[in-house]
Amino acid sequence: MVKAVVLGAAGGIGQPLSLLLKLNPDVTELGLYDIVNAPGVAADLAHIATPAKVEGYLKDDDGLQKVLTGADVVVIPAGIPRKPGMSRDDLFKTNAGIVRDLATGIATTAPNASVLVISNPVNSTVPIVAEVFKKHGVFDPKRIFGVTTLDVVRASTFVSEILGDRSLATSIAVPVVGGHSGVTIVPLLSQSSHPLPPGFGGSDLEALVKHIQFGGDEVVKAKGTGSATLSMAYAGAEFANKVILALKGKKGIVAPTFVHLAADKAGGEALKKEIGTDLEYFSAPVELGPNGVEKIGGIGKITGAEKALIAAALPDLKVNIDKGVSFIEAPKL
Ligand SMILES: NC(=O)C1=CN([C@@H]2O[C@H](COP(=O)(O)OP(=O)(O)OC[C@H]3O[C@@H](n4cnc5c(N)ncnc54)[C@H](O)[C@@H]3O)[C@@H](O)[C@H]2O)C=CC1
Ligand SMILES: O=C([O-])CC(=O)C(=O)O
Repeated sequence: MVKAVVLGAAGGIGQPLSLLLKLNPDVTELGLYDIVNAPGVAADLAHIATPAKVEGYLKDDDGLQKVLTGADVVVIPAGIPRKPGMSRDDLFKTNAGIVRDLATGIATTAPNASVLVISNPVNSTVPIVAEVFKKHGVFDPKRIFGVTTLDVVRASTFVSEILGDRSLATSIAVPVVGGHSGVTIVPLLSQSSHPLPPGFGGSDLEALVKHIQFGGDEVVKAKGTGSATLSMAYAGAEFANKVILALKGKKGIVAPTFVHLAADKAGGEALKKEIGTDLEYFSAPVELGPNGVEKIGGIGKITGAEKALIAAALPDLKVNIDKGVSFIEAPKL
């Protein structure tokens, strides 16, 4: 029995993500919540012939509490998206409060759920969730995840294009580490499961790195009114489905995700040493288990250029993380 909940379920990401979760036969209950339209989306999805029972709630009548009761996995795509000219950090002033309030609901009603944060800026909203949980005395770093899967999906897609075979896209794995905005997105292309063609380097490699780092901006520019929704729903469902499989006991599932490095003390400390930082959060390949984060993997062998990309990511990451932490100002534990 798995209850999955989507907070922000009526939005551009929320609706297709809820559809994809409804298609997962392991999901037995699907709870949808939004400040608008969630009951309608739920009524629509409820007619699909898959096991999940679907319910939708609004803010009135304790909707948040109702939807979160019994939740195993909570995915949060609530909040405003970027428009052209905005950075992800520009979303902070609106989305920080939204994520804080939703995290408060989770901390009080479903403190043992795994929380998957999609709302931007992820580098700040994940620390916000963690600080809210600390404030309520229910913080477990193993269960709070920043969803960075879209960066991994983009890397696989773009590498398949360079290899001239899109059919490889689903099997290509490229670790993407760091965070989820601009230069904090660090693809480790030298570790691609399918190596780039011999001689691929220089400005071609730099352009590929930028394509992955700023893929989100490309979509924002092309849409003009919002950001990636369909590819994000795909990526969000892919990550949520992995978390659910691991909850159900499947072993050996590894996915890059933005986590608090105390989620695996030994792995987290080793990673900090490897990248030369005292940051508390980083996106790294994480092994998932029934309790959430099982093991935080290291970076491994990378090129000098990739080392430079990680070094360039650290200052921005620190600013983003500190901003999220100080928004809540939890008492020091
Ligand atoms: N992590 C990632 O890789 C990505 C993250 N995003 C982020 O996801 C977020 C959502 O994007 P879209 O779905 O395109 O936006 P959207 O505006 O289409 O949908 C957001 C939904 O959140 C709802 N909402 C607002 N306040 C709420 C609250 N307090 N409680 C519950 N629901 C609330 C809105 O009513 C709306 O239905 C944005 O912050 C965006 O930047 C987008 C793409 C990729
Ligand atoms: O670019 C944005 O604002 C949305 C996002 O995070 C992405 O598409 O990676």
